[in-house]
Amino acid sequence: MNKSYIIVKNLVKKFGDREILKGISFDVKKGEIFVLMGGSGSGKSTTIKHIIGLLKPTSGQIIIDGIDITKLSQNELIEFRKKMGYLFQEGALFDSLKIWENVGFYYLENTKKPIKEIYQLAKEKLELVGLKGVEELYPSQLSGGMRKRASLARAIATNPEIILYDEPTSGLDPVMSAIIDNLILKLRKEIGVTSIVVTHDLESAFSIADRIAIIHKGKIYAIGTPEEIKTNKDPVVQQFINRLPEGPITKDIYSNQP
Ligand SMILES: Nc1ncnc2c1ncn2[C@@H]1O[C@H](COP(=O)(O)OP(=O)(O)OP(=O)(O)O)[C@@H](O)[C@H]1O
Repeated sequence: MNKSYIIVKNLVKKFGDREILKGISFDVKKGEIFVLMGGSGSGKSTTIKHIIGLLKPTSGQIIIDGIDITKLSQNELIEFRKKMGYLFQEGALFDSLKIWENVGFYYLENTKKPIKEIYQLAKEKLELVGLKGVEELYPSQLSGGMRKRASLARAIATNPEIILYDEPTSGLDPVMSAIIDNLILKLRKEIGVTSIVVTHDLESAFSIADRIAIIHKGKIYAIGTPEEIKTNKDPVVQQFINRLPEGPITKDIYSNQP
């Protein structure tokens, strides 16, 4: 697990004249579970949207498996994105499609694979995330935790080498959160997936991360193993991991309100 597989170099992003990312740099090794934390609005989702190529940086580079994806054309990017699965914050399943159609969506839309094969593939991915017998149901018929797992099945449908998770345990009870954490670990163990996880869930972060990075004031403020982060004496890090309502993070958030 030594090779840098994803390299984010000096990533700067402005929305209008608000500079949200001010030179974010980090790298993720192949097979690593890298957790990105930070206060509300600190730019975590914005960072991972750059990694999947949904946003173009104001400046900086995103190098994945040796390729700077910020330089790819739209078509090249679509092709490249097959390597990546993205678990959206709200799951983002299509309400009007059955669960198996949601999971097999990529193949239904972009390939001529026979329906029977797509159904079988969807069934296998659903089983991998612990869902059985839900193929014919609609998203509204599942619980929140089941929907998250179905979204995860969709994210892994194309056998991605990288999965980006945006708050995978938000809104879930502690048991379901632990199930999702186990799935993230299982996908790494069984298919060697490289993972970047954005989360506010400290328990989850400390149980799954190889390394944790904290974004603050538009930069990577601290980075290290869970143990290194826990023992970091810096006031920003301490406020974060001890969930203190007052401290430098809160001050920064309020001073950044438009
Ligand atoms: N498309 C956009 N246009 C303008 N501003 C945006 C856009 N996307 C994000 N922002 C702003 O960028 C900042 C960072 O947003 P982002 O969603 O990345 O934060 P986050 O760290 O993921 O927050 P949270 O933990 O609350 O989800 C916010 O102030 C947000 O309003």
